[in-house]
Amino acid sequence: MVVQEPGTPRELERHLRPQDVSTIFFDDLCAAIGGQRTAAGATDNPRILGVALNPQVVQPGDVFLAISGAKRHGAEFAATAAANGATAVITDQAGLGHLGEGFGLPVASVDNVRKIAAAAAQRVYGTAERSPQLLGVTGTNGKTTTTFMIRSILDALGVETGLVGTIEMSARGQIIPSVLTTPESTQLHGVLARMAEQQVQSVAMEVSSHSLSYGRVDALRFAVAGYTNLTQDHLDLHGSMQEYFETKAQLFTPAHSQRAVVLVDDDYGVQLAQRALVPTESLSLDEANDKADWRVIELEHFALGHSFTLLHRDGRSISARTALPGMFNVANAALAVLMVLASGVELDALQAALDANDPLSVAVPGRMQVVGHAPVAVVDFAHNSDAIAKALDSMRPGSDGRRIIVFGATGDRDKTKRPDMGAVAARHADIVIVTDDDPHSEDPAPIRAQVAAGAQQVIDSERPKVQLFNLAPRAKAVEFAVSLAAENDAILVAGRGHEVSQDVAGIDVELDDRVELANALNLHGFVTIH
Ligand SMILES: CC(=O)N[C@H]1[C@@H](OP(=O)(O)OP(=O)(O)OC[C@H]2O[C@@H](n3ccc(=O)[nH]c3=O)[C@H](O)[C@@H]2O)O[C@H](CO)[C@@H](O)[C@@H]1O[C@H](C)C(=O)N[C@@H](C)C(=O)N[C@H](CCC(=O)O)C(=O)O
Ligand SMILES: Nc1ncnc2c1ncn2[C@@H]1O[C@H](COP(=O)(O)OP(=O)(O)OP(=O)(O)O)[C@@H](O)[C@H]1O
Repeated sequence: MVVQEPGTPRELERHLRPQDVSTIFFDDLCAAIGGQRTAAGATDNPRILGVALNPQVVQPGDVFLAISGAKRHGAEFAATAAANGATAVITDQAGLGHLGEGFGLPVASVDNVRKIAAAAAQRVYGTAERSPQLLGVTGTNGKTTTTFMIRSILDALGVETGLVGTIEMSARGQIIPSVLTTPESTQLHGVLARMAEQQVQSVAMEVSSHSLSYGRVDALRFAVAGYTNLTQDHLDLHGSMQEYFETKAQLFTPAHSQRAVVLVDDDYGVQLAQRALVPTESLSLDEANDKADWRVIELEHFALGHSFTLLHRDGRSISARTALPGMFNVANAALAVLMVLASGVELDALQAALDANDPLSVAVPGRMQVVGHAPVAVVDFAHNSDAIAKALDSMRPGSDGRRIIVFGATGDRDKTKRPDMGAVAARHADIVIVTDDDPHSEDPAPIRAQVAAGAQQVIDSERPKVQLFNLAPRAKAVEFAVSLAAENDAILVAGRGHEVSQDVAGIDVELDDRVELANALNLHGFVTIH
């Protein structure tokens, strides 16, 4: 597998561009997206080779889309875009004010730059004519895991695959580091055109709620959209759960998808399946749910995970297994299987690939990643209440063993979830060690205090035996957890998963939970898995 070395954002951007770009001139692009040339800029009509929203990643020949952001206006940085080789700018009224009279590049204006970004990129990169088939997964938790499973099944079927998500992007095994879960629309259209050039046939993609809010997946149509679940997160962006749900529901409309598979084990899933405007199959893990099209039956433990059968109300069935721990990974695996089936793969071929290759046992970095067995020591990405509860429940200590959790909450993000995360940890663990996650620009001590307060409330009212600690830095908290552990205990280090650095006041501090946990286990004489 070729791994693309991380570089500057501008160097990385080159890997998100196709080799061949159709010939389009600025005036034609403006006509296509409803842009008005303005007298403020130069009058020439350059050929456009690429599209960028971020001035720092502009490549020579790009049109720079200067958006009005929540904090700044992109047009404030037009000089950077020009220095990087932009040949034209599209912006809005406010942006024209920033550019001023006599700006040296051709300029066009539109009402809302974000709203035309995807259409402009589609036009320049030709993705209406060339794009792999897209399978998109949305939901609060499980997107990364489910997309890894989809890619793994498709690989087992001999399909040339791509992936777009939090951990990485990939095209036929070549990995491109990813910055966002779902990239900007300009980058998405670029990388999909590149994947098409590389003969990628199908792409499994995570569709975050941010991406739907910001129009990042506009001008894309998923062959299959999948829904995992909806629980509290990202209320800093969406304001309320209903708004969060409405944002996710956009994916299940004909503008964005052709058909869908929806897990109906939460109320939002039930609502979504009822109101989806595309042909939708529902899926439930509840064997008794006779309203669901597909149900999980014959569930049995297999290694750390489960084997199970998917049964359709019409009698069709598929048997599958995943070694990944937890019932939530049965949900992810079942969704992945049904999304691949809905994409047009024959059931017999799918069953043969599942039987021969065990694709649903694919390792997903930092997702329930087992670092030691005695004590059970796991690094996981759970960073909201539902995921913490489910991850803790899936941990199996030995008899009389305790569940120990080390986790924190991020700064600058949904503050309302902090006490809930603490409360859930105190309900599902025996020892709770609150530490730092990414503080970003916030002082970490008050964040820890807010999480710990939620845990303390549960201890006072429901679970007096739970031990609570507030300890930083994170590496010390991990070591402390191991120092408390016996061989029959289970330690969960949650929240950071695959991440290898912590953002502390804008500085990346090197930190990998998997390394810290392994070091601590070794230090205390326990065996680790290599
Ligand atoms: C909250 C959020 O999503 N913000 C996005 C939003 O930022 P914004 O509206 O605040 O923009 P801004 O910072 O005011 O900047 C406006 C313009 O000026 C430019 N600028 C701004 C400042 C500067 O110093 N230099 C500069 O060039 C920016 O590139 C941009 O073009 O628009 C920007 C441009 O489109 C995005 O880059 C930015 O994503 C930021 C980087 C981000 O971290 N987003 C995260 C939260 C996100 O999207 N996460 C989801 C997954 C969430 C999850 O499931 O956990 C994802 O899909 O990755
Ligand atoms: N189906 C699920 N239901 C609830 N929790 C889950 C599910 N799948 C995974 N999790 C938990 O959520 C964490 C994140 O999983 P994953 O990375 O697959 O989801 P995600 O939706 O991509 O998350 P994010 O958007 O935050 O990157 C896992 O580490 C696990 O603890």
